[in-house]
Amino acid sequence: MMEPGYRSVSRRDSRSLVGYKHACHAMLFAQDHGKLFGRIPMRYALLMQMRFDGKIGFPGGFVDIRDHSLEDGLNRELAEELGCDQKLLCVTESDYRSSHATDAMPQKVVAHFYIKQLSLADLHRIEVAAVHAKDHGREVMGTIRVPLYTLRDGFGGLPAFLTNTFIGNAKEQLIYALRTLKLLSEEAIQTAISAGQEG
Ligand SMILES: O=c1[nH]cnc2c1ncn2[C@@H]1O[C@H](COP(=O)(O)OP(=O)(O)O)[C@@H](O)[C@H]1O
Repeated sequence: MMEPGYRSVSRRDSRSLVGYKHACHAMLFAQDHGKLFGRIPMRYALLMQMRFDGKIGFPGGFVDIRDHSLEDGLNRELAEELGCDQKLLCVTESDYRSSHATDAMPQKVVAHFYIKQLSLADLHRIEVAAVHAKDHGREVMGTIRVPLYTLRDGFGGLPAFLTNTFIGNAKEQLIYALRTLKLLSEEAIQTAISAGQEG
């Protein structure tokens, strides 16, 4: 599933697209063996953020590919938004997952997506550092964890989360990650998507 207007491009081909700006965003996650209310498995802690515009997205931003590699640019953006040093978090080419181009206004953009798994302790250190980051309370209103369970009412949890407004193709990137990394079963993903549409 991909938002209309976004087409998959290879990392290599995206460099020769004329008139496109490049943006890189990263999904950071960790295994979480904790249980909500002592009974609902948390499964994973997966970070997104509430942006200045009230939309939800992943940390990252625009990268000038004339001056930097995609990963250097992304690490710079992550440092600004998450306030952590590269000893704690350094995204590399091996974390790269996908690129999607859009001609939707106001500008032509290629959105590159990265996924990195960390220990829960390091993920928590990143959350704590984010409160002290340069962008906190300005461009980033807060780092959030995505609820990956569905509550007994069939709507609370991931279905409700998916009804938020997401920036660009961030929602599709999230679902793609849940699916390809098998963080949730296909059935659980489908149920959450349809329950969210009905809720
Ligand atoms: O999580 C995301 N996934 C995919 N695209 C995103 C995400 N967040 C922002 N974008 C898109 O990436 C571009 C850069 O936005 P962003 O606000 O992150 O950059 P900036 O902080 O450098 O201004 C915009 O076109 C925006 O729509």
